[in-house]
Amino acid sequence: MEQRIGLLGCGTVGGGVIELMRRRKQRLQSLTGWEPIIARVLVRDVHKERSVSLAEDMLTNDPDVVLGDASIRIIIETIGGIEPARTFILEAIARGKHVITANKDLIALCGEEILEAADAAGVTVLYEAAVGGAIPLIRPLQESLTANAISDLKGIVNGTTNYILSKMTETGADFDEVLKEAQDLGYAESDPSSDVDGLDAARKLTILASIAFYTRVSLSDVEVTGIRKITARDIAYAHELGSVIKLLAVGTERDGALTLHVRPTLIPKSHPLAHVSGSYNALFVRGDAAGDLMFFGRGAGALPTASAVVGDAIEVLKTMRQPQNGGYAPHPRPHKPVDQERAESASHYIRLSANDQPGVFAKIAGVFGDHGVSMETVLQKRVAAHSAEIVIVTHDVHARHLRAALKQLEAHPDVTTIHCIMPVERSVNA
Ligand SMILES: NC(=O)C1=CN([C@@H]2O[C@H](COP(=O)(O)OP(=O)(O)OC[C@H]3O[C@@H](n4cnc5c(N)ncnc54)[C@H](OP(=O)(O)O)[C@@H]3O)[C@@H](O)[C@H]2O)C=CC1
Ligand SMILES: N[C@@H](CC=O)C(=O)O
Repeated sequence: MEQRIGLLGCGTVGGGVIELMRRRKQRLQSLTGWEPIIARVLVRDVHKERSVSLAEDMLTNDPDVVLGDASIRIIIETIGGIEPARTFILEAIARGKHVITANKDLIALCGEEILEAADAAGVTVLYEAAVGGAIPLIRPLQESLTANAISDLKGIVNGTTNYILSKMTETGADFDEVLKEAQDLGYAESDPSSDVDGLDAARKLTILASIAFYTRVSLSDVEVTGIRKITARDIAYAHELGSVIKLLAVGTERDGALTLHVRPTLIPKSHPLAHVSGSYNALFVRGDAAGDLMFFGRGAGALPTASAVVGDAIEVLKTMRQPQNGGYAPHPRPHKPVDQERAESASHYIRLSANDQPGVFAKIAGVFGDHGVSMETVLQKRVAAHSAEIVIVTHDVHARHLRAALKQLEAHPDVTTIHCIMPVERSVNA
């Protein structure tokens, strides 16, 4: 028997979904007992060239043609952003349709509203593709690992920035040129500043942390630093220090309080995350019963993302008579305070420029020493007639002490600029 599906959006992900559903037609039918058909496709521009062939009468730019079609019982949303995706999804739910979405912006910001509406309407909303592309993360966290108290999430959850940092490291390529490549490959968001400034990773961490720590995390709870300030120089110094730079998303729970941040981080080359390159993503999870787990796979791109979307479609088709919005929203959850100050001590990489005079390093070291910050490694280079660049890797230090030292250095007459500060990762999930 036919099951008609409405697809909202036919760009990178929507095109991948059509292609994969065509490839797996037989399997979808035998697995679910339904014959799923993409009946209508909503786009902005019906005349645009597509990566997949579509019958002319499938395409529309009128949302009512899709949402108002009572024979369509499943909506797959791949438009992205908050509006009009939110309105379309809420309308689909109100009309009793099940929804699958790849939209992390929307789930991170409006997940509660959407999943509560779905619960009230007795329909299912699934969003596996919203975090980690092809990697199964949402379902393992909300089903397979649910017996655990999870204390740590740590990983690379943005393909675009990982692609940029990997390419800059491997080929010395320029930031803008590599960003353009990531856009051409379909990895980047329509506004790539979401990727570059760490927001996309923060939205994903918001979703993961809400599920893993069994609470409600807001986007504003996550401290975010993007990769804009990372230059070829930092990458070269990282190399000299036996490390690479990765944009890490980190969530921890200690004594009932959460610490959540996204930051460029120095990682030793021997660390497993150092080898996660290009558009690949990886996530470490530590559970009290399961111990340490690592998830790894393609985090962006048409078919990797479609893999997760079509997996969700199969799940919906199999369970259409048993709504199951497990995990993120429907049940009241305990509030857990966010306390970024609880962060455990960490080692930091600092790159600054200073006047190149005898004794200047001793003065800088003195400021750090006054705040209890000791140094593990120091690189000092003369970069111009009277200017030196100093790279310091500190021993473990509490953020409060480091902040105080840096504040004093900012006002120091011999320090011209503090270019870059980032944490240094020691070992797996340390
Ligand atoms: N790209 C990736 O690797 C991944 C993306 N995602 C998420 O998937 C979603 C889609 O991303 P992606 O496929 O890359 O985006 P694209 O920009 O490639 O595609 C967006 C599609 O939505 C359509 N669209 C946009 N606005 C409207 C509107 N107002 N009304 C109707 N149609 C509209 C566009 O129409 P038209 O073609 O006519 O312009 C286009 O077909 C986003 O939420 C993204 O975050 C998740 C994981 C990975
Ligand atoms: N822009 C995102 C796409 C997948 O979520 C990324 O680069 O990871």
